[in-house]
Amino acid sequence: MELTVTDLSIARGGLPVLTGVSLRLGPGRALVLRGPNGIGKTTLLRTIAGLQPPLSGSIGLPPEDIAYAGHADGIKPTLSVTENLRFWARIFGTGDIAPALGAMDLVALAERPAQSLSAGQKRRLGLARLLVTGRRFWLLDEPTVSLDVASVALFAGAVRAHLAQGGAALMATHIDLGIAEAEVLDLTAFRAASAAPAPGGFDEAFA
Ligand SMILES: Nc1ncnc2c1ncn2[C@@H]1O[C@H](COP(=O)(O)OP(=O)(O)OP(=O)(O)O)[C@@H](O)[C@H]1O
Repeated sequence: MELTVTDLSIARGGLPVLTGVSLRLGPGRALVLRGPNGIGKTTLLRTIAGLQPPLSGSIGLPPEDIAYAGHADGIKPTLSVTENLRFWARIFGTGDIAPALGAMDLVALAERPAQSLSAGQKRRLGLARLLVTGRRFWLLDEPTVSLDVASVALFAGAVRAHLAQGGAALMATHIDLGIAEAEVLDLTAFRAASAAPAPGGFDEAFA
């Protein structure tokens, strides 16, 4: 099965943001969304995830085949790391959480209440959630925020393993994850005519 996006136009806050976006994402593939702040990466991911309707165009993949990780980690603060992952495994109807704990280096933190984790540790838990969803299409919005270099490498390894198992990943990220096989789609060319203008340079902003 393939994710297909055809001639999609999308809006945020009632204003058109991007227009005419088409892409395809098949099993084993990763696609990185690029573009300046405010171009519409988050809005595009939210639309593909089914969280908001497009203005026009079509998305060929039911939301039930998608795992979305947005800016919020979706963590239950009073539950432990293990309890959080068991909660999500139950929601998604999957079982063993041990591989997810191991993949995101959470074994030593397994019994800690999530609210006591550092920002990067919380992010690792949020990403471990992806591994217990059993979903093939990962939509990831700035997944590496708060992660140190070692954790970025762990995460990149988890994405690669997911691709090797026939999964796919569509992600907005400003950093290079070192996933050589990932393709890049720059959204700048799809800016809607009535969208907010591109940010100016340093001189313009501070003159
Ligand atoms: N809640 C909101 N209400 C109204 N407009 C919004 C809202 N969130 C974002 N926008 C606007 O929608 C446009 C697209 O924002 P979006 O968050 O999709 O961009 P982005 O490419 O993900 O940006 P960044 O790289 O900064 O994360 C921007 O012009 C932004 O100001």
